[in-house]
Amino acid sequence: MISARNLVKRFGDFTALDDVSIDVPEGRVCAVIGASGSGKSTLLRCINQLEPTESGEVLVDGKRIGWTEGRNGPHRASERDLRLQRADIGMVFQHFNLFPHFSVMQNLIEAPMAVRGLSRAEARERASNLLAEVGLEGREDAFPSELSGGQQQRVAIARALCMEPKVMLFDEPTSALDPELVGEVLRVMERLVKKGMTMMVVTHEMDFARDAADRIVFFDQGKIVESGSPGQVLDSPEHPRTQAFLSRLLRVRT
Ligand SMILES: Nc1ncnc2c1ncn2[C@@H]1O[C@H](COP(=O)(O)OP(=O)(O)OP(=O)(O)O)[C@@H](O)[C@H]1O
Repeated sequence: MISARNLVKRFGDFTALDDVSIDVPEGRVCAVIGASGSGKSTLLRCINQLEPTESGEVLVDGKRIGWTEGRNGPHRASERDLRLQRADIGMVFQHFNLFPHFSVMQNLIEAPMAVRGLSRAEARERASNLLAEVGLEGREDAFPSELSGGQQQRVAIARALCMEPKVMLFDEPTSALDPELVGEVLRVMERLVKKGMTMMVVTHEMDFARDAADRIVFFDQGKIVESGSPGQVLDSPEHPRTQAFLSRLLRVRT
């Protein structure tokens, strides 16, 4: 469902993604782990083309993101086409990125109305159902500043789902949260996993990665250096950089 092939991303002379290829089949969950600065966020931002890549391609549900098929072959997608393509790719950021001057309901309904063409009534109904699913019924009129971090992140997840995306990308969704609020967001994500959502999750939550992911990839200096089942990568890492990263994590925890 998500297929990134040979992605190369440079910031000036610095190579942030160095020929990265990754596939996430429909209904599967891929956890992306790695040290700070290794390129995990850049990968997600290149998948939905928030960042242009130097080379490589991304297909979501078989469609090449950032490109449109024309009569004379593929050409760069217009902003409008790109917005439509991105609507299939839900994104949840570390810092929630809600619109601060919009209520919870407005945060959810604006994009489905503008991009998917839903009527206000349709969008509100969809939003109400999703807010109930993330445990926030009754908070439609609240503003983001009136909510806890965990509640804001649950709104952000509901907002992404309101577009009925085909896949979801999560960029360290719990790392800006107080520890006691992490669980409520992970539980919402676990429910999505159970429903069969195709997901790519950048995370430092190893318990979540172990339980929810089908595959874990370990990133180091813009490359995937190890990839396998959670058991393989977390319990018997083969690459020395993965071993060092995991033993550092273990030392921090104990
Ligand atoms: N817009 C940018 N301009 C220049 N360099 C950038 C930019 N965005 C990211 N980088 C660099 O690319 C590298 C990868 O960054 P990225 O944010 O993808 O890492 P990460 O693995 O997600 O790290 P973290 O876990 O800290 O979020 C870093 O060295 C970062 O400084």
